[in-house]
Amino acid sequence: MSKDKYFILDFDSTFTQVEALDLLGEIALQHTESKEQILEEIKAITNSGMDGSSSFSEGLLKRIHLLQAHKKHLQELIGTLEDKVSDSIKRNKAFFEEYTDQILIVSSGFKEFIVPVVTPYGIKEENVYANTFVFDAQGYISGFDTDNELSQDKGKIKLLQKLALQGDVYVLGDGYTDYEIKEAGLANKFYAFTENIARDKVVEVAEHIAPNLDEFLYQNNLPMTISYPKNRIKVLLLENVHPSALALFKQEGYQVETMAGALSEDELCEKIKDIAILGIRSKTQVTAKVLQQANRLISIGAFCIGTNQIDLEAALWAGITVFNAPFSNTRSVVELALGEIIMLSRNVFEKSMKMHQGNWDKSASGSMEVRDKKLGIIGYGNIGSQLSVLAEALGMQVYYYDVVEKLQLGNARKCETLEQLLETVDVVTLHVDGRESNKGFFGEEAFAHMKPGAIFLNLSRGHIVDLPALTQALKSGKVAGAAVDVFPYEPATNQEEFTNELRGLPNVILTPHIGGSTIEAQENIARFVPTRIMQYINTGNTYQSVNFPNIQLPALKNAHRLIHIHRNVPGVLASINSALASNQVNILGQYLKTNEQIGYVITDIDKAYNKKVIEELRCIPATIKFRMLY
Ligand SMILES: NC(=O)c1ccc[n+]([C@@H]2O[C@H](COP(=O)([O-])OP(=O)(O)OC[C@H]3O[C@@H](n4cnc5c(N)ncnc54)[C@H](O)[C@@H]3O)[C@@H](O)[C@H]2O)c1
Ligand SMILES: O=C(O)CC[C@@H](O)C(=O)O
Repeated sequence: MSKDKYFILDFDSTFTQVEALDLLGEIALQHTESKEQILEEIKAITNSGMDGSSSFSEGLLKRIHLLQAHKKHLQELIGTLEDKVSDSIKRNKAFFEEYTDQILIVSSGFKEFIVPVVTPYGIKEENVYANTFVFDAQGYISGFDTDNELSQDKGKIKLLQKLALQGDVYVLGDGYTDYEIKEAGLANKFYAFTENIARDKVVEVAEHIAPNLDEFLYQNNLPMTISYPKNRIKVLLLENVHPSALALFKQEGYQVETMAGALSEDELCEKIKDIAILGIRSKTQVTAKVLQQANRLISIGAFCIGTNQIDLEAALWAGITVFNAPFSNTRSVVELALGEIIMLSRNVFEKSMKMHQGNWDKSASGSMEVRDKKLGIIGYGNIGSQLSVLAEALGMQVYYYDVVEKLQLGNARKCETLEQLLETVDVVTLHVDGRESNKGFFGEEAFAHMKPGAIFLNLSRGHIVDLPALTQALKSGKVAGAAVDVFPYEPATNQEEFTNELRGLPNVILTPHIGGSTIEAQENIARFVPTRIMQYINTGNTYQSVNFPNIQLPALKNAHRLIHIHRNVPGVLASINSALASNQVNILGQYLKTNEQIGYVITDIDKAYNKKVIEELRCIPATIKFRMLY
């Protein structure tokens, strides 16, 4: 063979995520009583062979005998292996097709299952070097071809010596026997492939680590499906975001760091410098000052509904998309509000406190049913309108007030003014959003308009209510009871003390901003937000972004996708297209959407293009960010 480059890939735990013989054991032994024990034995032999601590050929024979596998089991094995091809191998078919003559599978596994799994990727059957099974008269696997050097100790070295490849040889594998090829001087580079398993003994000796195939292709300037390996993209998740988010980002290969609490502005300014994706909840303030330091930031995920903690405008000008979970915890807030309305109507918390102190205060005084009472919802958005439906189901009469026209649900009655609502209802509940202009929205004047003895709830944002005015209204008896979940200042971590003037007041339910803190909501959010962000990173789609013009375009095959974010001034689209035209780049599809501040263009171009155009697109005046996605 004579070619300038050869790529030698291991099969088990490299091309596929699993060890095929372990899997064959699972299939063949499924009806055997001692299955678990035998599988453990097989795994232990596999691992000790892989990290170089025992004789490979002896181990192979032992495993074959333990397996008790039959020819008929191979079809199921192949089907499962096809599903378990490593993610980064699956997405880089183009590399295999382009280098079809130079890619060799060198494995101590068996051709019977390797060939059908690798050939759909363009790998030639004659380039698969592996063992072959021997079957007995009943079709059971009884051994293997012992003449094949790959069944022997140092088999890969023996094979490579025989092949005598002329050119640069790259080896990718998870096992010590893969490393030995380089150690024997038969390869230029060995990459420990750690996407599926990182074996300490192998990682220690490897000069290069490939957390996935993307990284290998990137480092060696080879064709890859995505433009940049995900393992180089850093994600920072703050404020105890649910672990499912971490798992989702990791599954796509991102480098993820998590922290339990929020960070202060100064801490975040330092930490944000090399972060590409930031995940927060309601506490972390992402200010313009933070964003100035965020040189690599692509996207911010608010793992909640509210986004008032983020300077959305500054993020927009910096070309940073913001995503939230607009309705993942809606139901949780509504359920808490409903429960609190009932508890407050019955003085449950006050009576419970008394009981804890040994006082039996059995009386109906001041306790009422919620049926037929008038509930006033301020802010008839997602939460307000859902509360409206459930409160009506309990027999409450619902009134609402919103600054914009809203669909009236069920029998809810719209109030033309805030005052009209306040003067009508027995329970006032706030569900407005946290926009800056809502700061101090509910103060002395609003409390004055409420009916004497009414109940008040705030589960929206802390800065919306003037706390001294609420305290005064409670102390004077104007407000009979209150439930407050959100505060102008909230502790950054669970270790910090909560100091607030509402502490100690009777019939006041205080909760630590847990309206949306249910397992269901947090799991929903942890799926919703990473999915939106990863979709943006992978395809450029901005569907449901809080600050960006929303674009959703299907991905084209055989195309590169460019995204261009620019200040919304005349002529940018023309400049983009003139740069493409002057470099003879064929446009396959294009979409521009603007808002008042920025323009966002997705352009799909032909696979073959003049690389010079990329620099020209980056330099177009008014450009905020330019990226080639794939
Ligand atoms: N306590 C929690 O854990 C928790 C959980 C989720 C959401 N929230 C908060 O709840 C609030 C509502 O969430 P949502 O999903 O229903 O938001 P939403 O955007 O769907 O609804 C907000 C509604 O308030 C209206 N509004 C805004 N300002 C107003 C004003 N001054 N007067 C009257 N109406 C006004 C808007 O027009 C909109 O209809 C937000 O502040 C959110 O941050 C809190
Ligand atoms: O979980 C949080 O920190 C915030 C919950 C809530 O206020 C929201 O905006 O969704």
